[in-house]
Amino acid sequence: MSASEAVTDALRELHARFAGVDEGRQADYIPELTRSDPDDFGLALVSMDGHAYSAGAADTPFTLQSVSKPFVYALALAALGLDEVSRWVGAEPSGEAFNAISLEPGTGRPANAMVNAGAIVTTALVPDSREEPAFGRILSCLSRFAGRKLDVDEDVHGSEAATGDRNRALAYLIRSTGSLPVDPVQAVDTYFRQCAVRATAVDLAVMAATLAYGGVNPVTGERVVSPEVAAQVLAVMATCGMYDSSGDWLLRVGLPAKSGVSGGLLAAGPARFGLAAYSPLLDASGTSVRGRAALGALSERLGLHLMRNPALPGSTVTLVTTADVLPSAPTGRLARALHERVGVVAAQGALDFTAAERVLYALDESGSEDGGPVVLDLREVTGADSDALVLLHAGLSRLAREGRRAAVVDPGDRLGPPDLLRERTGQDLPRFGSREEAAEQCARVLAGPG
Ligand SMILES: NC(=O)CC[C@H](N)C(=O)O
Repeated sequence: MSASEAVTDALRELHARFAGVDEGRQADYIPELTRSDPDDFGLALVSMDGHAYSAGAADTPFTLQSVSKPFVYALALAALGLDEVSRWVGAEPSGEAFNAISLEPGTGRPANAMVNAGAIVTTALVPDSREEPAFGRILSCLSRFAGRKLDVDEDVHGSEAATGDRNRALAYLIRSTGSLPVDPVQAVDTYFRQCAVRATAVDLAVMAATLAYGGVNPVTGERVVSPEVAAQVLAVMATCGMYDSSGDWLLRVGLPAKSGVSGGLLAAGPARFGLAAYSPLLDASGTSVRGRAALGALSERLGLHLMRNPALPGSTVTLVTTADVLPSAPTGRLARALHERVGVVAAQGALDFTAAERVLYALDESGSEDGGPVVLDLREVTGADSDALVLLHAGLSRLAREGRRAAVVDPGDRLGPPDLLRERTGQDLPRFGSREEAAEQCARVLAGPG
């Protein structure tokens, strides 16, 4: 027993709540998929620290099917870049079923990489050579996302290959418009193989967590794709990942997600969690019924809806205090100057652009009305990203130009090394080790000699 078992308990609770739902049906157009157990139901959650939690049949293998699509899209984006990939496949929600003929009028370009038409094209874009065949690249990419070596369910692959005329027809249609750069039969076969790659709900949660963590697998620590590619994939999952129910899903659940007809479903809470479910009974749009219900409830419970107040106040706090909180306030003229005219702004946590804006606003608000000196205390700051630094430097440089004295308490060099700071702010900002020392020095300047 341990404290974090409480997370597992939360998953178990959701599992118990939805295990009895028996609506929906297994996909049978790929005959082999009907061999899955309709009662199987697994849930998994992986944090950005790589902690994994699960309930139910979370270690039962099933084939990825369409859950493979965003990850192969990531591979194509990493190899060719967004502009080149976008020449061949769009990024507009089709509003149609996964197997519809969703092609742009005129160009024949598939609407997006999440529907079959677009996924076949995406797969065809993966570089293919004798030394490194496309499918080898795909399998190794999927494995890196999952953090372990995945394999192919040959029976499911054979079953889809034997019955997949609709996808082959789609591929021929796309090639007839000039939007498929390779042989349709070969492209579709590689696509069927990627759909037949086997994984578990825990694997899916790790894969989702890797996208949520900016392309780094939080379990293995390996960078699988760049932060740009991870963001591009999540964006297309958010608008197109659930086919003709993408809008409703984004409205209610509020997360980028991808479903597959074998019953797998994953969702990514950016910078928070990867979530996954497995349950083979599907609704009309090909989404696991229990999976949809459980991930929806989980998103609500964890407050993951993307549009819901994403920048929570308190993750980084800045505050304006007056110098009278200082323990060792000196007396006389110095004390008065210190109490009345020196402002102190303290920031905590990790600073991004949003937090930096609050710091600058607090600097403006701090101190006396005639713009007395201000002390910026960064001792509790754990880091500042480059956008935050550029803004902070620019803000401090403006203060200096307006003739307002500022001093920083920055023993950890959160504002960058002194040289960089001088270059960016055009001045030598006085730096101190403690807030008291900084405030007292500022007060001395105000109080004048004597
Ligand atoms: N939605 C899905 O999971 C579809 C994948 C399946 N292999 C197909 O192409 O029909």
